[in-house]
Amino acid sequence: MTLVIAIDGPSGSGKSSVAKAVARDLHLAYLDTGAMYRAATWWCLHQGIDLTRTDDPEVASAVTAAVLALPLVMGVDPAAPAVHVDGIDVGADIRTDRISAAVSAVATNLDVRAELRRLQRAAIDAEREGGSFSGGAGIVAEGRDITTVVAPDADARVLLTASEEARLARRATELHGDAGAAAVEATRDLVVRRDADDSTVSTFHVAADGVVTVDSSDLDLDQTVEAVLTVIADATRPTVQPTAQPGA
Ligand SMILES: Nc1ncnc2c1ncn2[C@@H]1O[C@H](COP(=O)(O)OP(=O)(O)OP(=O)(O)O)[C@@H](O)[C@H]1O
Ligand SMILES: Nc1ccn([C@H]2C[C@H](O)[C@@H](COP(=O)(O)O)O2)c(=O)n1
Repeated sequence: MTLVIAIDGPSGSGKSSVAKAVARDLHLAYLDTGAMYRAATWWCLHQGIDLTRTDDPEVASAVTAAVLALPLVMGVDPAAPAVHVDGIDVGADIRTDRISAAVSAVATNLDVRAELRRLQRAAIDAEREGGSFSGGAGIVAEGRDITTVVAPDADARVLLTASEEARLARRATELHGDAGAAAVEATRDLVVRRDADDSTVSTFHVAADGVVTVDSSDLDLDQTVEAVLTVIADATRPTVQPTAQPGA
């Protein structure tokens, strides 16, 4: 049986860490769709496009044209999810503040979204069809619109949330080594402003019908992974059909 697992959530909710752990546990492939938007942003900047001016239709068209020609190779091994653009390993560079600050300008372009959605569905289908990393076991895909738009037919769909306070503290700890007031303030734009911009094109704060919410505010990483694995087990448990009784 092939499993497709969809996980969405806001910045810092733990999607990437949890999705990777779940994929490793279930021997599935892993698709980081946020990394695809980040790679597209890296490519636009590499092409010299000024992403502070995407309100200008000419700049927006240049972004679309660049992404339609994006030479992207996404690794789907959860133990080593590499990202290459035009043969260059951009895995580290796409995590820098330079990309985090600019990515929403690319992710809110609807033509870009259509193209990346096409690539994401192709990656999911490749795992369903058995020709790729998981040998047909399946894939965990995470992002902002996987449960609703990219794979609404997934076998299990999870919205991973956490309070803004928890998400800011996690990101501050990751980037600055502590969650004191100064570190949290330095992180606010990369979490809160980005989520506000991204929410104009995707709904990832409220679960759609059939999507199960896991609130990780008071859970550690291992507990969150366990909670998501339980949702998957519940969603994929075979339903027992009552057998007809003789003479009934
Ligand atoms: N339940 C948790 N408890 C504590 N820390 C967590 C938890 N989940 C994730 N983290 C930590 O929070 C940080 C952010 O997690 P992660 O990068 O997985 O979030 P994300 O939702 O993918 O964010 P983004 O969308 O911005 O990429 C990481 O340092 C991770 O180790
Ligand atoms: N399915 C997705 C995935 C990501 N995005 C956007 C939103 C973020 O600003 C950006 C980077 O994502 P992250 O690596 O922080 O998860 O990509 C989106 O719009 N849709």
